[in-house]
Amino acid sequence: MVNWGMYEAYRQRKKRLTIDYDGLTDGLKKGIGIEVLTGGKWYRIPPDYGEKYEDNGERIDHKGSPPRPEKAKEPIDCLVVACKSNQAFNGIRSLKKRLTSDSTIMLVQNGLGVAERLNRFVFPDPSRRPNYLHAVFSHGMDKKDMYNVRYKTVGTTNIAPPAPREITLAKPEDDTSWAPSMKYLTRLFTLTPSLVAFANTPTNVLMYQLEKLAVSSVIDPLTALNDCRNGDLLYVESVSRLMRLLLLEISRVIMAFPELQGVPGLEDRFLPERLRRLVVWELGRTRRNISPMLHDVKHRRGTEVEYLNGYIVRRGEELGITCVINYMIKHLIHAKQMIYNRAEAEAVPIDSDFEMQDSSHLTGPQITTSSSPSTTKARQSVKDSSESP
Ligand SMILES: CC(C)(CO)[C@@H](O)C(=O)[O-]
Repeated sequence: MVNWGMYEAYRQRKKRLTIDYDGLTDGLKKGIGIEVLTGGKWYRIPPDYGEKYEDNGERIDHKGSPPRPEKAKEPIDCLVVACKSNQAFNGIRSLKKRLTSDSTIMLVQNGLGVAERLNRFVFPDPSRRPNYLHAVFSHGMDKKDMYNVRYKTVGTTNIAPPAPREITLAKPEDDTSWAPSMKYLTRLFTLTPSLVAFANTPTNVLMYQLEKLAVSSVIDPLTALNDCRNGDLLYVESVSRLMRLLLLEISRVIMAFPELQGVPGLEDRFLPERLRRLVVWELGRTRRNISPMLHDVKHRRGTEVEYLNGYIVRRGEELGITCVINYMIKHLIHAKQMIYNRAEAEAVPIDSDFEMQDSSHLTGPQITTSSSPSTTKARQSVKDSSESP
């Protein structure tokens, strides 16, 4: 848990995580080991920490001093990271010392580029880098509160290591290249019936991820910029035009990925028109939803935009493809956040220590903002999602 507020909410919910299936609650009680992040360090929380009474109402006798949280230092074998991409990067960075080349991190995000960014800024030495698995989760869930979710639509979980960037000749499956922790985690998921999990090929998982990324790169920023529910984007001519332009760029970049060259059916699967149909279908299916990006902008939090449209812009640059529409959309989101946050902080824009940098040839002048202490939150929420570590 990344703060004490989350722990307190968990304690108040009697330390239970629950999933509701068709009105029936499946309760996972007791026994979950908890660590809380505080001051950049993780602390292990004793099961009866802060408790005076047992569940049956009897007073707990701690015999001497009550249990205290201790620093959690032991290495982590398997880490499943299911939060948004921008939070995933910061969370994993805070665990850097406990992750070794024997560890496996499973990344379950809609956005892409977390592993690349971790390799660049957190694990620059390839020999000491943890292993990665990517998972695409298509089960539909609704968060009722922080520790209670409602299962809405059936789906699957597809798992694979990342696809290598360079073009590789097809070779038989080489099982020995998987670290024991990768095998353990994959087995654990595939043996958990409710996850409906499969071990798939890296290329197939990448293509599922890219379809999701294309859909989210349209729906999320357009709902956040227009402050509307997903379904409100349907049947609006200007939205359709923007959608087509965004998808033309996204499709062009994906089709040029070196790791996908020669994959049968690539052109049909990522045709702009097919992506547009996917978006429209998703808009209909989720018409009542408030997208995660709109939610984040409203709550003044960092967004995933750098791992959606920003990812397309960066991959496009590497391939010599300029994505002006995606570039504009990601900066409109950053601008909206800065304007909201600055207005709230009533700060005067003079100069600052926060610079948002883009590596691209599209980069304009560096963005400089006021450095009043009250703008810390404003800076943080954009910095969360910007390119520099
Ligand atoms: C449709 C969606 C998955 C696209 O990111 C998202 O906006 C949502 O969950 O509403």
